[in-house]
Amino acid sequence: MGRKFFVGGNWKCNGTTEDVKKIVSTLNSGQVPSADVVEIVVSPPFVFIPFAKSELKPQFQVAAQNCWVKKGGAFTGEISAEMLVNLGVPWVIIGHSERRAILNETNEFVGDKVAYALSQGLKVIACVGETLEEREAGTTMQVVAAQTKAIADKITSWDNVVLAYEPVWAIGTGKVATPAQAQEVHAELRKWLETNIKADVAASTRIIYGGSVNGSNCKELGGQQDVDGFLVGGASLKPEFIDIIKAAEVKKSA
Ligand SMILES: O=C(CO)COP(=O)(O)O
Repeated sequence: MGRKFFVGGNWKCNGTTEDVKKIVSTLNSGQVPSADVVEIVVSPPFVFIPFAKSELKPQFQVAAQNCWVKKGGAFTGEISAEMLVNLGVPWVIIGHSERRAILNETNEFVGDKVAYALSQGLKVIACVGETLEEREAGTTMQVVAAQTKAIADKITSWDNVVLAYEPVWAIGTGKVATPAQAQEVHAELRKWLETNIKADVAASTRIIYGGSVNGSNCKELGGQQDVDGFLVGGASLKPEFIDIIKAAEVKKSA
């Protein structure tokens, strides 16, 4: 199938210079599977990106956690896609539920951001996911399909997109989706891509899971057929992130 396992670490708005030094040294000394088995991307806060990028071993790529929706200019407080490219940052996370919920980013705005970032040459980790109320109302698939459609409507190629399914109720709560719950939505998302985009896009696009992934639950989640990796929050700040990266081995031996 050719979907290389992908493990992202989203550090969110955490850390001091000292903390970042520690995380970097933990990652650099960790024994991780080779680059043909797993793609690893860590996402520090903007201010720590240059340090992380210069100190991390090359197998650890970096991502920004956000970028501006169009060309930079008079947009106080924003960071443009062009700046990330200029710094040699290859990836950006777009549409995280915290930005959707707290900063009111709409599906359309997220779609515009993904399109602009791609147009500048960035690779994008695009996040989708339902709230607990939406899941309980039985609308999970409608919600994630609408979020995915808003992105699909604005882009012409999925080559540089990783889709992250992050159920909001599982983020930072310790309530991880069961492997079956994750697999169900991932399979539906893949079917959505097949029906609405193209069979080869569905077959090649990585769909990763995020929400309370840790060193204990990662293997079973990663073993699911349509789970192509993870986007890890809290545990990406800890040494157990190395164990999560190692979960890539489950696919190698599958
Ligand atoms: O939001 C997440 C990654 O983007 C997941 O966060 P946690 O792993 O802390 O639940």
